[in-house]
Amino acid sequence: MFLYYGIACKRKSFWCYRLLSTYVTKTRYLFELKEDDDACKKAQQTGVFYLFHGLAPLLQTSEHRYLVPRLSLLELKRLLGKFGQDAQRIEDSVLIGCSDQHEAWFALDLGLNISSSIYASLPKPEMETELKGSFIELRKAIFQLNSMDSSLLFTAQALLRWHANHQFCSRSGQPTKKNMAGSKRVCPSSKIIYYPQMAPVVITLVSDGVRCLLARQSSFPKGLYSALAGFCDIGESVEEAVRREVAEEVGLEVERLEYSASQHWPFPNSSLMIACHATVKPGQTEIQVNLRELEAAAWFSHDEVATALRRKGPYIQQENETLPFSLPPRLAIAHQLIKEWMERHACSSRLA
Ligand SMILES: NC(=O)C1=CN([C@@H]2O[C@H](COP(=O)(O)OP(=O)(O)OC[C@H]3O[C@@H](n4cnc5c(N)ncnc54)[C@H](O)[C@@H]3O)[C@@H](O)[C@H]2O)C=CC1
Ligand SMILES: [Mg+2]
Repeated sequence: MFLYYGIACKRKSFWCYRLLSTYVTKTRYLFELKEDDDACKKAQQTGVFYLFHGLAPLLQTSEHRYLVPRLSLLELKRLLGKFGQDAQRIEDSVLIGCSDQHEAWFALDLGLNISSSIYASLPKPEMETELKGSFIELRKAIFQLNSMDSSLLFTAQALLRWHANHQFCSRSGQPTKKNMAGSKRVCPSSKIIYYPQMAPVVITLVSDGVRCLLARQSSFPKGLYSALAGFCDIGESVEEAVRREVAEEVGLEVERLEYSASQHWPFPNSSLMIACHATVKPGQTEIQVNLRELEAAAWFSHDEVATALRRKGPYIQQENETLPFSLPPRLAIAHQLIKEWMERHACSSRLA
């Protein structure tokens, strides 16, 4: 679908209207809302609001799935009025996206106790009754959300958390001020501009050509194994981070590295997960687990992984079970990496 965008561009000696896609007009619109406080405030008039309480999103249950209710500006004003709060509080909301028709989406947390804020946290049980829903921890809700809703709520939670934790300037100690969209905070005293941050993390599925290497940390749910992950050090490239993390965690050297995909991951803080496949040097497959980082690591065959992928829900150890392990949920990029490795393996077996 294409729309005419209201900006003329100069081509050769005459002005012409370029045909821009819906996607391009949408990104330009969001850019304008981030840059222009008045435009953003105007967008709130026709926008919708996702509510949070203490970083937990408001959800409604419908047949084993969660629905994510949204409020119009009018509904939100009514709600705030009911709880004796000023509509001014809406300015604490952050922009998290918009529809193809330019309906702006905002998120607002009414349950944060922030020392620099003049607003008190609203009572959770009363709000839940009023809104006919519950504020549920995102980690607990992810399996019952569709991928679009979870991605939007991940973004919203990450942005709301960043604002809650960056209320003061680290140079002047003065309160910082959020712009209308919430894409930055500025210190009126030092003039420093703070932008939301996320930490780059490499996640690597190491293979020896036949098997893949999976590991677990003691903090993982019982029996869960995943690909190797680690935060990038300052000054490192992705390639260097992958090489170091694999060496650090399992004592192996990788040589072939291939980028697969990336994902924003909000737990415990915002990370940009950069997923790669890597192969160990031929003949060097002996694992030396770094027990300060991992509880266990092992090589798994194609058949073992296929069995674990077929299992529905979390693995529960059963008698006579020879493969006591489970894999990360579909939503996690680790799951996608493992599936991709399986598909490649199946493809190369067919060709052989
Ligand atoms: N979406 C997915 O599929 C997966 C996501 N992950 C995520 O990857 C992240 C990193 O994995 P780990 O093995 O825990 O990393 P890691 O192997 O780098 O070890 C964590 C340690 O790194 C240090 N560290 C360095 N920079 C840090 C930073 N910016 N924030 C926090 N700690 C930092 C801390 O000492 C921390 O204890 C985790 O937060 C985890 O949630 C992990 C596996 C799968
Ligand atoms: Mg790690």
